[in-house]
Amino acid sequence: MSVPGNKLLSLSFALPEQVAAGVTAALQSWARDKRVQRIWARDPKVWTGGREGEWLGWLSAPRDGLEHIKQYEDFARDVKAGGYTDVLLLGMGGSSLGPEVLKEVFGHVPGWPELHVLDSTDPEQVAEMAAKVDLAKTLFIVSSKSGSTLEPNILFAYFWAAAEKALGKAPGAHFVAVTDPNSSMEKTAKEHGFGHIFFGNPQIGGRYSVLSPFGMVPAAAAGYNVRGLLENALLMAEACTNVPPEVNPGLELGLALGVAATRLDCDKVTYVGSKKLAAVGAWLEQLIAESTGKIGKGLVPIDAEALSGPEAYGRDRFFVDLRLAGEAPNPKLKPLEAAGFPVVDIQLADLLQLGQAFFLFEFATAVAGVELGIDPFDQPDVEFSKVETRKLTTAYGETGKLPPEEPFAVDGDLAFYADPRNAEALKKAAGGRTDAVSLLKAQLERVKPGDYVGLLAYIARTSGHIAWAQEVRHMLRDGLHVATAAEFGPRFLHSTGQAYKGGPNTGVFLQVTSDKAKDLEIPGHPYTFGVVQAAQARGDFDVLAARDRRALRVHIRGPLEEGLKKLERDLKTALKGS
Ligand SMILES: O=P(O)(O)OC[C@H]1O[C@H](O)[C@H](O)[C@@H](O)[C@@H]1O
Repeated sequence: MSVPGNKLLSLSFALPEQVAAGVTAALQSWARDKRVQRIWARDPKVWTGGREGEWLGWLSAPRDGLEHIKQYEDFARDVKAGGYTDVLLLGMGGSSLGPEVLKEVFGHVPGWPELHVLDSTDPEQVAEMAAKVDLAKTLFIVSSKSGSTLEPNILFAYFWAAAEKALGKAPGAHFVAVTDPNSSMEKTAKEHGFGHIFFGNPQIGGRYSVLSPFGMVPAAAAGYNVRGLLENALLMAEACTNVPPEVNPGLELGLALGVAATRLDCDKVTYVGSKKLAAVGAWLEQLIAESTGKIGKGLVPIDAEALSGPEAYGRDRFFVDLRLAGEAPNPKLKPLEAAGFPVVDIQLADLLQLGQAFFLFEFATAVAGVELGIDPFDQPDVEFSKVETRKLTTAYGETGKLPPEEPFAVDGDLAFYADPRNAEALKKAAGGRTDAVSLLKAQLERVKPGDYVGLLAYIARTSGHIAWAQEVRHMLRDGLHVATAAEFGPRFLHSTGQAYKGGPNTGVFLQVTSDKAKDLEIPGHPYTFGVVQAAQARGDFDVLAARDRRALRVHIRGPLEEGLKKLERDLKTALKGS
């Protein structure tokens, strides 16, 4: 089933001497050990000899998808005939970030419903989405491989009730489930009479699922060209199969990433997308972080950081540019190349070649995993966070409140929390002072060259808050000369959260939480969205602390916007003094 007429995306490398030599040597050993053939033969010994062979269903996802293209085409026809104005996808991590990229890249197709993605428990963000769509004319896609993830389940409970109210009847026909066979979500969908149930392949992990029904069902509903995406993905899959190693694009990219990280500690994979392809970064970071960030090793993806001159960066950066052919490359890349940073330039001939890019990055990540010596298909630290969160929501269900906690310092509307180890270290470094500037300065002074700073904000991901987080992260990058991540909780827990906890211990974290001006009830559950989000932040912090990470939590009491402004001002002052 090859694809006549289509051509491959263009991939070019500018690698420093040491990386280029390492890649050449690695290509020879890959050829000698026939590792590419063994990947396709699903041999787990290419990696750690663990359970990797059970997680390679993504290799055949493009072909499987094309074999079942009729199911997508029939579904698309049904959706169109249903007269929906909106499609709202409820899911997390791999189940939401693939669809989100597709939405951002392909937009709203005239004559089709508009696709929206909700991957938050923030009450303001949930309420905003409920107000944005026409609930009576929305098709809801509840998307969860396992079926047991907390967020899609409570979002389902909320939107089921909202749709029932808007329609004045059981809204089952307006709901679609995408889930793995025999999951609790399948049961829920059957009990509630969902209009459609699509099954995923249990041999594909969430982060590798975009070319399976988890990406293609929402794509079909929004009127996107599913066949074109899959044909392109298949073309790339074939290019990563039986070809000499030196012309295998996925192998080359994966080796460049793996060699740079293992030999030069050049492990901050910095995504530089053109405006049209900027959203791919959020999908790529979940793929890279969850796959590689574990047992103290891994690549740390850096998304949406504006490019700067070489002087802004440490030697730990690896730049990956993705753009459409015809779009000029970012002018800041040339000086970085000249300064000896590894730079990969990927050009898509058209937007449908995004299908190729998905597969290319998947294959490359699996290859980088071999070089790093890890199992790219497990996510031990995500599970740990889920367990910690569940303990807190269970406690809430039993007692009506979250277990009490005390800040170790309070400065006006900013309250500071940490585990005893972090709190002691910070108080000591602040010379006993407990004002915000001194504590923030103490936290920032823990940052060393080669580290990264993670701003982890458990607030609504609105454009205003994104702008705030971007402002703060760039200020930190320029002041500290390290990589920065600006993430929203709980979304990142299902993505980069794995690497922050399980990857290299080079992250310095500032978690931001806030009182919620308005909370939202969840029908059928004892807790609210605000309680869930608070429990998630605490569960996240507990695991960061258990993993010996340098972490500080700032809780904003009172009005959020004012608190964010004060925090930004205090960070600025702290930076000047550090
Ligand atoms: O699709 P679900 O089973 O709901 O999982 C959603 C997400 O949950 C976890 O965080 C996994 O680590 C992710 O890889 C996954 O995409």
